[in-house]
This record gives sequence, C-alpha cells and structure tokens, in this order.
Amino acid sequence: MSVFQNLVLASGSPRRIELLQQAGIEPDRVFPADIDETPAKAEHPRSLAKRLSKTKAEKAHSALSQEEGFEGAFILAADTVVAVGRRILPKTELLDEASNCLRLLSGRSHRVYTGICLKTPSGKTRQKLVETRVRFKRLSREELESYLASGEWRGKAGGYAVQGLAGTFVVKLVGSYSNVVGLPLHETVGLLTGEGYKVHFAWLSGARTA
Ligand SMILES: Cc1cn([C@H]2C[C@H](O)[C@@H](COP(=O)(O)OP(=O)(O)OP(=O)(O)O)O2)c(=O)[nH]c1=O
Repeated sequence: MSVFQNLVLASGSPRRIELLQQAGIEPDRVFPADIDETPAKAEHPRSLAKRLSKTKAEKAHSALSQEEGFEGAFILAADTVVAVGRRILPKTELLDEASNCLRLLSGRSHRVYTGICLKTPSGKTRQKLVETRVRFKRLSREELESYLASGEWRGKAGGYAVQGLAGTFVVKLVGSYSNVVGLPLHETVGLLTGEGYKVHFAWLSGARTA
C-alpha cells in the first residue's frame, strides 16, 4: 500500500468538491483540467463520459507529475453527460440551448452518465461508468420560463441542476442521485478505498468508541 495520501480532484466544479466533502473527503489540491469536451462523431454518451474523465485525469497527472508532494498523488476526475437515447445534450451556456434541452426533457425519461477516473500512486488507471435514469414531469410554459430566468442551467449538462429548482421536475429517478449532480459517491469511495486511499468516516470512529 502506498504511503502517499495526497488526493487531487481534477475538476473546477464546485459540486464535485461539495460531494467529496459530503463523503468526508477533503482533496489536498483542486486542479481544474480544461479539455476539449466535443463528442466524437457518433460517440455513445457512455463512451464520451468515460473518455473525458480519463482525459481530465491524464491532463492533471502530466501537469502535476513534477510537483513536489504530487508526483505520486491519487488523481480523481469525472465527467457528466446527459443524453436522450444516443443524443448527447450540451453543457448549456446560452439561453436558447437551455430552452431546447428543457423542451426535449419535458415529460420524458433521459439518462445521466458520469465517468470517473482515478490515477493511483502506483501508476494504475481505474475507471467506472455510472448511469442514472431520470424522468421529468411535463413542463408548463411558466415553469420553463421561470426556470430559464433562474439561470441555474448555466454550465450544467443537459441544461438543469437536479440539486436546485429542477429537483421539482423529477417524477422518478432510478440509480444514484449524486451521479446526476456530478460525482457518484458510492462508486467514487469504492474506487478510492479499493486502491488504498484511506477514507476516514467520522461516524465510523464514533461508532467504535460508542
Ligand atoms: C445533470 C446535472 C449536471 N450538473 C453539472 C455537473 C457538472 O459540473 C456539469 C457537467 O459538466 P462536466 O464537464 O462533467 O464538469 P465541469 O466542466 O462542470 O467541471 P470539470 O470538468 O472541471 O470537472 O453539470 C449538475 O450540477 N447538476 C445536474 O443535475
């Protein structure tokens, strides 16, 4: 087992930091890995989420490999993709894009895929792909307009954030909720502990002393 415990979160997403913290994990370094996220021609959403999470982890790995304390760090990256069938929805930056996404998602089911990639101190690359099915209610014009006015869709895959107002659109969610927000907690903790990263759960040590 490695003596290194440094963990780098290769992400600029505040949601991912919060989700890690929710699991009792504080990254030693946050390193947003800016990459080209354009899907390849006919790329399946699942393959895209896997490929992009790996590219993010690799970018952080090569940038930090010369840095003291981080040469042998655990590097964790993720990528979330929203899709209707094979159709990949954009990470919305424009009002029109968000409006198109929400009209498409209204009254139907879609899938959210998050790829996670972990580079370990021993040089291994481990990946997981987690899928969640989400069904939205049919959105009225008022709901659509007020959601667009909220701006919560900005920078979110599929044009919505389930952790905000759009939580009220969800009729059914099958699978991991944290996966939709951007980092599937069960699988992430499993990947880290499986590779020797020590996750300290306060409630576990509390249980031991009780
Ligand atoms: C569907 C959905 C996505 N999202 C967010 C999570 C991600 O931040 C974003 C998907 O884009 P990503 O490319 O996965 O992540 P990012 O560019 O924000 O951050 P980084 O690449 O630096 O890690 O959408 C929510 O916050 N809530 C949701 O319900």
